[in-house]
Amino acid sequence: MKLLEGKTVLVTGASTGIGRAAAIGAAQHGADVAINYANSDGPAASCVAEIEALGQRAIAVKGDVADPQTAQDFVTRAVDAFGKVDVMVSNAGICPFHAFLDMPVDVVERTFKVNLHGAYFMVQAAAQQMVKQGHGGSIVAVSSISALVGGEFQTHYTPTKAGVHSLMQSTAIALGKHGIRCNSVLPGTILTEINKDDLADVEKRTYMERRTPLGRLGAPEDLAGPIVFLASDMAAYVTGAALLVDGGMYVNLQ
Ligand SMILES: NC(=O)C1=CN([C@@H]2O[C@H](COP(=O)(O)OP(=O)(O)OC[C@H]3O[C@@H](n4cnc5c(N)ncnc54)[C@H](O)[C@@H]3O)[C@@H](O)[C@H]2O)C=CC1
Ligand SMILES: C[C@H](O)[C@@H]1OC(=O)[C@H](O)[C@@H]1O
Repeated sequence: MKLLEGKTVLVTGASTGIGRAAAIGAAQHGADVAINYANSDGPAASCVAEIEALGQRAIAVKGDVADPQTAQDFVTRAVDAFGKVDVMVSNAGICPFHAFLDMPVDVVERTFKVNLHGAYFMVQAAAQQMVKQGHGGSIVAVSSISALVGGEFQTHYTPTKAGVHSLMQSTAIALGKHGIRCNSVLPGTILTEINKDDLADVEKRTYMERRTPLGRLGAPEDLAGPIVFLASDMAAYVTGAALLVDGGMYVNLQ
């Protein structure tokens, strides 16, 4: 069964990792997909090609989510291409691991701007378009298990993920009257570019694996199903929710 037939899905930071898996997953479920990406054109072009090979339409729009204008441009380009916006997956993020006591100001500000301001303006731009269309919609934000727990080298990062989680709770209230649902996914440790260097530390990686009841770290594709579900009408009565997708890591204290 295709859960997103006829829908237009927008995904930020979608040329790699979880965003890419979400974009491909949406296309596998019948959606046309607009992807936002930040840097190199090659991975974005290959994501578009992969979606087109599935028989769906796709566009890639370059832009830094930290700039509020990027959100307006992304939505405008998607509407020009596909006529509407049904789903926004706000996924783009960075996690430059760094100790707390000597954390550079620019690293803090950049992390806040990309992860939290970026999500805020993307969600707002998508919601403005959905309200104009008048037939509701679904917003899924990629928060993190780190919204609920801390990280020694993530003091600038975990507050942004708590912020994204909180944003979905407040927008669920603000947008419910328009039939727009807002939910977050909270991934555990997923093997992507964002943590490649961090998990090169074998001791740390082994600890994270042992902490995961399902016995392995996640793959980006592990997020595709939960995101597609929350985006779809299968989740028609789900809003303001946060779905842990962590192999059980969060509940595994002892
Ligand atoms: N990998 C993990 O263990 C976890 C990741 N997450 C979150 O998942 C999201 C995706 O990350 P991953 O797929 O893991 O890593 P990733 O590095 O593969 O993906 C992040 C994407 O965001 C894009 N991006 C970064 N800054 C951007 C900007 N200013 N404008 C537009 N795009 C930008 C990157 O180019 C990249 O494609 C992030 O928000 C991250 O915080 C959450 C929990 C766990
Ligand atoms: C990038 C980290 O490995 C990853 O990001 C998160 O949000 C998770 O909690 C992991 O720490």
